[in-house]
Amino acid sequence: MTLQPNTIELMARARADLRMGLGVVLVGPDGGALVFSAETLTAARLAAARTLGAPVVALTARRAETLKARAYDGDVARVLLPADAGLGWVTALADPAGDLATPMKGPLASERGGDAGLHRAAIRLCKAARLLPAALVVRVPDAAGLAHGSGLTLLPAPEVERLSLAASPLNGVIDARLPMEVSDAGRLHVFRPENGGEEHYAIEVGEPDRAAPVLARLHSACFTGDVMGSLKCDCGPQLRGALAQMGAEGAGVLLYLNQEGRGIGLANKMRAYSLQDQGFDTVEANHRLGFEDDERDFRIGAALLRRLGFSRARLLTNNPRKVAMLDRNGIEVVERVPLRVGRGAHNTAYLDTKAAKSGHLL
Ligand SMILES: Nc1nc2c(ncn2[C@@H]2O[C@H](COP(=O)(O)OP(=O)(O)OP(=O)(O)O)[C@@H](O)[C@H]2O)c(=O)[nH]1
Ligand SMILES: [Zn+2]
Repeated sequence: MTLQPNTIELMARARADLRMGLGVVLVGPDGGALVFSAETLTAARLAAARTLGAPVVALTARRAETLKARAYDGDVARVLLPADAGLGWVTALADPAGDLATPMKGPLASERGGDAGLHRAAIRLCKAARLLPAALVVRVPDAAGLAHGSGLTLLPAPEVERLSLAASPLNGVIDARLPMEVSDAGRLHVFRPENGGEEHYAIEVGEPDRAAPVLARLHSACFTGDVMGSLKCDCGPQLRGALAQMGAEGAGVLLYLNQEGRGIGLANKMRAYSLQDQGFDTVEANHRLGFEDDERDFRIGAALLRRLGFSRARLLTNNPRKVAMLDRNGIEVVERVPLRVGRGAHNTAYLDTKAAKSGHLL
C-alpha cells in the first residue's frame, strides 16, 4: 500500500523519535527489542523499560574500551544494567564528560552469547541521529504488539544495518546563480538525499569544462571554523583558500558536505572539544565518545561530482582517504593539490595529530 511508509522512511522517523527521547522497536531473526537513545532517555522511560524486561546498554567497542567493559560482539558491547542503576548511571556510560572527574565504579558486566544485531542497529540509528552512540535496549516478547499498542516506530534490524551502509541516492533540488567574492560566475546547487539525511551543496565557480579534470574540493562542514573563525582547526582558511584558487584559475567546484565534525554532528564535536580541553587529542576524543576517528561517507562527494557531469578531478586536499574514495567511486583524481593554509598556535597539535594518526599529509 503506497500510503504506508517504507523502511527508509521509517528510519528517518526513527531518527527523529530517538532525538525526542521516544523508543523505537527493532525486530530481528530471533526476537525484538525496545530501544532508546541513552542520551535522550528519561527516568520515567527507563522505569517503563524496566517493567518490560532486563535492559542492557549497547555501546560501541570504542566506548567500551574506555570503560573497560568487555565487547563480546566485536564492535559492540552489551553492558548489563545493575538493579539499582538509575538514569545517571546510563548517561555516564554513554557520555564521557565525567569519565575523569567521576569515573564509573566497575567492573562492568557485559552480556555474552546470543545475537547483538538489535544492539548494533540501535547504535547505527543513534549515530545517524547525530546522538551519542549508545542505546538502552530491552528485549520484549511481542515487539510488533508493543509497537502497535504504543504507537512506536517498528523497524527490521537487518534492514537498518543494510540501509545504514548503503549510499543514499541524492536528488538535485534547485540551482541558482551566486555571485561571490572570488568569482561573479558562481552557481550553487542543493542536493537532498532520499533517506531524509542532511542536504549537501555544490558550488560551481566559473564554468568548469566537463571534458577536463576539474579543480575540486570536498569540504566537510565545520561551523566553528567556516563560520566562526575558530583557530582550533584549519577549515576556514581551507574553505576560503580553495575558493580563492578556483577564482584565480577561473573555474572549479566546491562540494560543501554537511558532515559536521567528521560526521558526528556539532553537538558531539563540541563534546570532543570538551574532552580536548581535558587533554585528549582529536582522535582520542572521538574514541572516548564511542566514535571512529572519521565517520564521514566520502561516496557522497563522488556521487555529486558524477551528478554534475565530472569524471576527473584535481583534488584540493591533504587527506589521502579522500583521493582513494573518489578513485574507488568513479572519479579519477589526476592530481592531488595540497591545501596547506591556516596553521597557527592553536591548531598545530591538531594538525600534527591528523598527520600522525589519520594519515594526513603535512
Ligand atoms: N570530531 C571532530 N571533528 C573535527 C575536529 N576538528 C575539526 N573537525 C571536523 O573535521 C572536518 C574537516 O573537514 P575537511 O577539512 O574537509 O577534511 P580533512 O580530513 O581535514 O581533509 P582536507 O582538509 O581535505 O585535507 C570538518 O567536518 C570539521 O568539522 C575535532 O577535533 N573533532
Ligand atoms: Zn574545522
